[in-house]
Amino acid sequence: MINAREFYDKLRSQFEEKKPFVAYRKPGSESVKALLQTDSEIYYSKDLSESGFVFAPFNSEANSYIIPVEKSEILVYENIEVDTVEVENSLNGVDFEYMEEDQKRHENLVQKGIDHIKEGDFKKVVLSRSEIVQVLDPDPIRIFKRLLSSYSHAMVYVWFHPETGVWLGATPETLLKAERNKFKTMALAGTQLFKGETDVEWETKEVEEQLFVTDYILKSLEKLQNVENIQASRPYSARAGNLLHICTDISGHLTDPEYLKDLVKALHPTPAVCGLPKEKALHFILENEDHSREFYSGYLGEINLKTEQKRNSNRRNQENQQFTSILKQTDLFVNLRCMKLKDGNATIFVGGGVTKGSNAGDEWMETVNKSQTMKAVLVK
Ligand SMILES: C=C(O[C@H]1C=CC=C(C(=O)O)[C@@H]1O)C(=O)O
Repeated sequence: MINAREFYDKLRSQFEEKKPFVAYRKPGSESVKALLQTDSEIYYSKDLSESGFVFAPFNSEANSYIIPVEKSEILVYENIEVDTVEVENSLNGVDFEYMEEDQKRHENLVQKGIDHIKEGDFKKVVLSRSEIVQVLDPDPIRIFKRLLSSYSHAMVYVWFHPETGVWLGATPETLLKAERNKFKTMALAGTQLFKGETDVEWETKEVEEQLFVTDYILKSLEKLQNVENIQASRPYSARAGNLLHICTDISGHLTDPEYLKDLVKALHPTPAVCGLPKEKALHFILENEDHSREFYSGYLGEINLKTEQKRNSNRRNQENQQFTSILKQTDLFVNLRCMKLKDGNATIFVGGGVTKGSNAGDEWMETVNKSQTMKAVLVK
């Protein structure tokens, strides 16, 4: 078994050799996994039939990168020890004066979105901005460790590829979890600050914004011929660091696990990151946001990763016998609460859903609050 020191040393030498790698901990897990690519080739995921860790941009037409399992050394650091750090809600250190221009620009963008919604062009659009922060200690491995100690319920990752640079994040949103023919996804939207309670009231604007996402996902799944037994939970409040969101868990069955790519195509991008109707909202985003989203609001995670599963036999006369079956697992997350590191700076990406009930000032504050997820691990 590999220990912490060996694990992080291996990541560091991989980074120094400029070879692709990813290290991540899935929500609630106690182990950190890494895929270290053994060669320097560039691999793309063409149809999600490959096996490995995929890193896909917001723009579905652009290249998705993959670190293939068969070209990787796989490390698992079990029972990780982290000093749990409570992330504070405080906005200490946020320089509002310096951000005045950013604020105006974002509020104008949101107001334009609201105006288009009122004119009937679309019902919802998710509008984002990027913010560049100077980083005192730009070491990706140390920042990754701080993310691990701060966000135990998120998918925490550090990704490096010579073609994309370094990305880090702690995302609360599952895009797709699939095993055999079963799958799960979620509709996550609506935001308020977490103040110690998950049992909170939600404004109509947030409820509606999240309902759009749930309805869209359910309708998209119903349209797919190879999906059956679709079920949705009641909406509940889910914590993500210093924030709360409304979440509906959605599950279903695929008639054949091979249809995974159709499922991802139907889901990405959901109205949690794009809008409704999808094409019109996407057009507005591409025309009006003043930055490229790159991998923010794309997706990342394990695709068709083979895992061993031990199950006890049920036969009475073979009580202690275990079956080992090989399972193919897919665990994809939407790339939110993330940043790109380059030349000692971090570019943080944040956005929020805009509907007819939105207020530009509130939307700005929401992005300020969301940016704290990454800032909290940069300032220490
Ligand atoms: C687009 C983002 O969040 C999405 C996920 C949860 C809540 C959201 C919201 O309240 O707007 C967004 O839909 C982001 O964090 O940049």
